[in-house]
Amino acid sequence: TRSTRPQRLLKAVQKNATRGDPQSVISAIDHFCRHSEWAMNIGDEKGTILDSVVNELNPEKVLELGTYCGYSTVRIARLLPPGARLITLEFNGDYAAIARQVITWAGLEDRVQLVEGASEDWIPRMKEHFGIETFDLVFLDHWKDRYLPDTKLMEDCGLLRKGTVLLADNVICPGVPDYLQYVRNSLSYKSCYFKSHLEYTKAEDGLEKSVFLG
Ligand SMILES: Nc1ncnc2c1ncn2CCCCCNC(=O)c1cc(-c2ccc(F)cc2)cc(O)c1O
Ligand SMILES: [Mg+2]
Repeated sequence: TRSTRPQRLLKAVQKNATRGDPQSVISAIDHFCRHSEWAMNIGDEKGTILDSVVNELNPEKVLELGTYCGYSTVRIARLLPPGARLITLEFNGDYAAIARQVITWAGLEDRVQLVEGASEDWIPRMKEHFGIETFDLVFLDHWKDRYLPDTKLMEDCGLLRKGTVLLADNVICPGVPDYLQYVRNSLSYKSCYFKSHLEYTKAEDGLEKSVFLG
């Protein structure tokens, strides 16, 4: 049977990227998505904004909601100091299997913990299962109708502290209107919009950066 797009993306990484070189993995995926097949990675333009937020924060504990093929996982993990940890949740087992291989090809498996399952099932278990008190950075890139309920769930589970940064992908396309309204109007967040483009296209999209004020 025909291969899947994530399988073809992984082949492109194994063919064109150097083992242990995260930048070559990022470049191989961007090339594949620009010249072969579009895929829903954050991409190089929004990825540069993601990089700047990670570099500014120097986070120890990062949560990513929605791994897909591991492109943003690699972007974030390559910037973390060896002691730091990135936990990434992926609902789809086929995506998770590809992402594990992409993360390993980049040589970043020691900083990344990929967990298969739904965000609403795992967020309440972060403390007892992973020994996490609070996160320094949360990257939201999963089902767009889960951004708001999962943010409220993270608040209720005490996973956010004064200064925790939420960075949300796709706030314009596909769009997350209920989440945007919440973080932009809540007195508990200081929120700002980074205008950009939908990965590998000219359509508008952007990232919303929201700092939890406690
Ligand atoms: N741990 C968990 N819990 C719950 N859901 C979970 C999960 N882990 C995964 N999922 C399920 C996420 C499925 C992928 C989410 N991302 C998207 O749906 C997405 C779509 C587009 C897009 C834009 C324009 C178009 F024309 C078409 C598609 C672009 C993007 O950058 C996107 O991130
Ligand atoms: Mg996205």
